[in-house]
Amino acid sequence: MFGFEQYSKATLLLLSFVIYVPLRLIYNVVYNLFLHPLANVPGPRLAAATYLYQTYHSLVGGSRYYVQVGKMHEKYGPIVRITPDEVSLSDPSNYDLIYFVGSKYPKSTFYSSFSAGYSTFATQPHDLHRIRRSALNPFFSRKNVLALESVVQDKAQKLCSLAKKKFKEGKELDLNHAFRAVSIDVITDYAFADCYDLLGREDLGKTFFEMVQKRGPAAWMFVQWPGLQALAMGLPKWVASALSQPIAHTLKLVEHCRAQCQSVKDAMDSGKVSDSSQPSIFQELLSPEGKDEDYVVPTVDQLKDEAHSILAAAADTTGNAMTVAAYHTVSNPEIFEMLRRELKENFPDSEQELGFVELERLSYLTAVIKEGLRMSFGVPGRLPREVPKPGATFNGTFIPAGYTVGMSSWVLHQDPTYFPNPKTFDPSRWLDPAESRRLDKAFVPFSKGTRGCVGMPLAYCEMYVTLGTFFRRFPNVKGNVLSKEDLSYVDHFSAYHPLGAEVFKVTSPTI
Ligand code: HEM
Repeated sequence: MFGFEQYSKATLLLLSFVIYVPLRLIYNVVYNLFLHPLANVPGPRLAAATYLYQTYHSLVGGSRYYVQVGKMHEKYGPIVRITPDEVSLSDPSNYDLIYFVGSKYPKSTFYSSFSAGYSTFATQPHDLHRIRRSALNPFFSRKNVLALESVVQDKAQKLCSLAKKKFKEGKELDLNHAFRAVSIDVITDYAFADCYDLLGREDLGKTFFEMVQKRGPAAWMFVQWPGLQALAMGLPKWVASALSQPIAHTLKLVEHCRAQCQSVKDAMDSGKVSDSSQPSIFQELLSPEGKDEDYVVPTVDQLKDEAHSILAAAADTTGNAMTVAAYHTVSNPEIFEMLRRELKENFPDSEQELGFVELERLSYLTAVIKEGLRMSFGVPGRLPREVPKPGATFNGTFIPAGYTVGMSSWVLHQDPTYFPNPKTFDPSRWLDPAESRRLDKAFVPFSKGTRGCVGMPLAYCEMYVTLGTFFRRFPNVKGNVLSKEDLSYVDHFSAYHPLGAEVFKVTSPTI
């Protein structure tokens, strides 16, 4: 009757598909722009129309959508639509409405894209997160970090011995890799009782850090095409390597984590774990004792996700904060002199062990560390959260329940009402206690609240002990000059200096 009889079923199916897909895409764009509940929120039309805008900026030119989001706030104000279903907020007073202890804003589905579904980090429902997080919390409490300070002291000493050897030979030390190695050596000691000893390797763990970093773009692909993740994770390694390096590196890291968890379990099963030693985090996670009554002991396959997220969380964040603090200190004679004097006055013997608690009392070192954290950003992009019922109003704009809001340290840490000349490393901005408390409102390197960084007390211990000890031992180091690009970041959730960028290296004419 319609004259379609001459076509086979397959041709008709193909024809309908070819007509349906473009029509559906056009409908989506029109809906997103004019009919969507967020249609009244300002922002670039392309970002509102399609997720491809975010994906383009996350995959092309080095994953820097967070920079783009910063520019949007400058142009459109404190609330901007950055994807069809998500807005970014820049007013620091909104931070405490979303990220606080007991917050009802769950993490958005964005977090399903990190190939670490079981991890505390990626768990979305509050109740499940509470159970998993309460198993991790005791290890990172201040009390436990103080009890295990010797692990951090040991790595700081090792870094200084390495530096001494290099300087005596007239060689330079790659401080960026050395700081990152401290962080990984500490966490692997803590977590698996199997220190990777990256400080002992000639390349200071460069290949390990490249594996972690090169997987970064895979998450952005999975955000755009969620179905791809399950498919990619099942690929044989040779197929993944042929198709996509980021996916191949993700598989490599996942495999590495599975093997690491398996070896902890094997050691427990065979009774090779010494009773006298402090149990490692993963040993404890594999044991039901002392846990929440709802805690279910994970399988090795589940636990590998926790290992993945913890290794990735610790890999560059703490190391970059120390590098930024050290780079600007060494490059600025006045800052270096203030720090040198404070350390010498408080620790007259340059060879003595510098205790974490004593170091924390030093106001100038504290200010240097805070500037290092402010300008290294940790996680530069927004931390997306789903708005709970019945919706919420930010800066006069109502966001219905179910849509996503997020805020970013990149934006807050450069808010000139809190941090004038935000691109200048200026420890003096933290020296007045009242002013420092005011600045803390926009200072969010570890985020805040129930989903804030569990590793914060350990990260602070590493930064105080490593930077304090290094600068007390080597008060005359000289460093290379880095370009703006070398000091920039790509966003693979954590911030990474671009692969191939020049790294911070130091020498010491006198030791
Ligand atoms: C300077 C160093 C660090 C910075 C700036 C930092 C930053 C952050 C931030 C901003 C978050 C919140 C992420 C979100 O809401 O999506 C976070 C969460 C987390 N961090 Fe860190 N981090 C650092 C060091 C560490 C270390 C050393 C560990 C080691 C264990 C760690 C483990 C975690 C974990 C497991 C979470 C997820 C917490 C949860 O969802 O309950 N971080 N971190």
